Amino acid sequence: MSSASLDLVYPFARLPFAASAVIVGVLSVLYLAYQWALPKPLPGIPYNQNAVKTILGDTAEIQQIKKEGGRPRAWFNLQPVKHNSPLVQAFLAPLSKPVLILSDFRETQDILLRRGKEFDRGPRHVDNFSGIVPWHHIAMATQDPQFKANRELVKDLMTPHFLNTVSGPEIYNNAMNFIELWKLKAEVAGGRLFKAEDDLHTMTFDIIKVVALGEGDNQSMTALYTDLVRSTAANAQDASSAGQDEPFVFPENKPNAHGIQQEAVGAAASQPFPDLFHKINNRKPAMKEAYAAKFSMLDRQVSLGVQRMEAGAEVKSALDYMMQRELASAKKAGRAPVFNSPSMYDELYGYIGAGHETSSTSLQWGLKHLAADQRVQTTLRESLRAAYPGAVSEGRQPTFAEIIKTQVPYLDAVVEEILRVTGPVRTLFRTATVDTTILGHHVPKGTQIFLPITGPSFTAPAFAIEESLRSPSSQSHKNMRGTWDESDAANFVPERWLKAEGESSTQVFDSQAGPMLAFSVGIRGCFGRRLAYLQLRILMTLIVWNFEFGPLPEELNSFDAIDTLTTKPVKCFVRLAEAR
Ligand code: HEM
Repeated sequence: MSSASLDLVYPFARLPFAASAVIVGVLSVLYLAYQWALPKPLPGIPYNQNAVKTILGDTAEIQQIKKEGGRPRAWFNLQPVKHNSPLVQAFLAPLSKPVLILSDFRETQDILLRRGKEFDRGPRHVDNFSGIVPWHHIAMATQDPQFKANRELVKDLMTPHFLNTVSGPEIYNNAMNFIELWKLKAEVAGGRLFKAEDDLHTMTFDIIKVVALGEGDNQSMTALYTDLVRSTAANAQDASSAGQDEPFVFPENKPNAHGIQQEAVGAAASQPFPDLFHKINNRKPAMKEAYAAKFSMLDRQVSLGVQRMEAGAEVKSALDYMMQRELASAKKAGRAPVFNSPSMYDELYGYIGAGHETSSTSLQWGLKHLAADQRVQTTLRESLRAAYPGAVSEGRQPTFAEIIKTQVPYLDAVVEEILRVTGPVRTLFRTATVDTTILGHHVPKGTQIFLPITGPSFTAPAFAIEESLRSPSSQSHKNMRGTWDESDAANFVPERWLKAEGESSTQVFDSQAGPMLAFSVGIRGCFGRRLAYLQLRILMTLIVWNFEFGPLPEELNSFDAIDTLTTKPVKCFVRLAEAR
């Protein structure tokens, strides 16, 4: 062998023995460290083979999706389909344990509802929220004693009394402001379509803010914006100057200062280290401004609340009720009440944040479904007309009192179907708090579990699962909900939620007709579920009562989604005509 080829084959051959030994030693340690740092799959659970060849695991692929403008959250929900398995694993951060993705209605419901001792909110989920609202109960594990204390503070806000006397009337009043805005827009746009997202977003913000904080110095942003549209209407472009499929452009409404914090929670969700993300993001000037806006709004509103309380005014906002709760707790504990505590602030702020975007997004999806499915829209309007004969004969709107006491099964079915097919939240998160088992696989304590609530067993046929692999509690609660023909589970069919009442031909709404977890279930299920339903019922009633939603051109009718805090439509346009 020539001296040159000897160098090539044995690069250390010419080095002194000790130096070679050190280099070989260092390389071996590096190699072992690299091997140690590679993702370690849990036995028997499918995963992407390429992910275990790099310490980045699946993050490289997820970052690439982000770079290309795709949806990392959709990636998680697609993995079970890709591996044709209800349980898969993924590797989301260097040196971290695998996370599991479970795509099965029955096991998911079982974990949420009956396995609370084994699964809780985990650090990743807590970190998503605690960077923004660390003192809101959404950012706390169930075992955290502060969780109980915070829930005590907000205890009254979903009672029938609060919903019917505070939330409901405000939803109704704000809906009427909104109807006025859209009647004006329908007239100015003359049958052309226009962008709906910002109007829905503003109206739902008006609602949740006034319910949370009371009238104080709150102004309806929708009413202010209506004045702007009216004042510019005379100079607006002539609607007939362009084709009917050309969107009509109205003046922009001012975005509220708080949206950026909701977006930050959404952005953290797909970061390898949400906690670190928030630490860096919170230093940005725009975030600092948003925090300043939050504190100045809450300082002012809490001091107005204290003034109201001292003046013996009627208790009529979430803030007022929470102050009464704090007063009672302080009295019981023999201490002075604290109305500007971090819990009071973050519970109020989180109530506004959680209640705002979820409602706005659900409405946007709802109006898209109605435009795309004219049959459903017409059936819904006919059902409403039949339910409120007095309003029809007197040519008026159904009143709030009528809406809350009248059952309209088709309306409930439409709302349920919107949330089933296009809910604003598509994945839930839990962490194993003990060593346990899912579908026969060992799951070590600390493992995070992602629980998609669309896809197989929800909006696509379920994976076949041997009954003996299910948890004992799942096996003993086999038929808790009905089933339907899985081959059309992806389609928007409100009728699947209706059933005949006894022997009669009367149709009633059956909330247990089939698999659906849009609000989740169990102790950590959606706190605002009742408010959300009330809101959707009132708003859908009044909107569909007043407007027909014309069909949209193909390119604006797509159901493509983007992820912010919620999963919302990329495009939401409407073509309005006054309903006859
Ligand atoms: C259509 C509207 C809504 C949908 C689909 C929805 C859905 C959800 C979902 C899926 C969760 C996660 C539950 C879990 O992890 O198990 C959640 C949690 C939560 N939601 Fe909603 N939500 C809606 C509206 C609201 C409203 C109006 C409020 C309050 C004003 C609200 C407040 C909350 C809170 C505070 C939590 C955290 C509960 C906890 O950590 O214990 N939501 N919601």
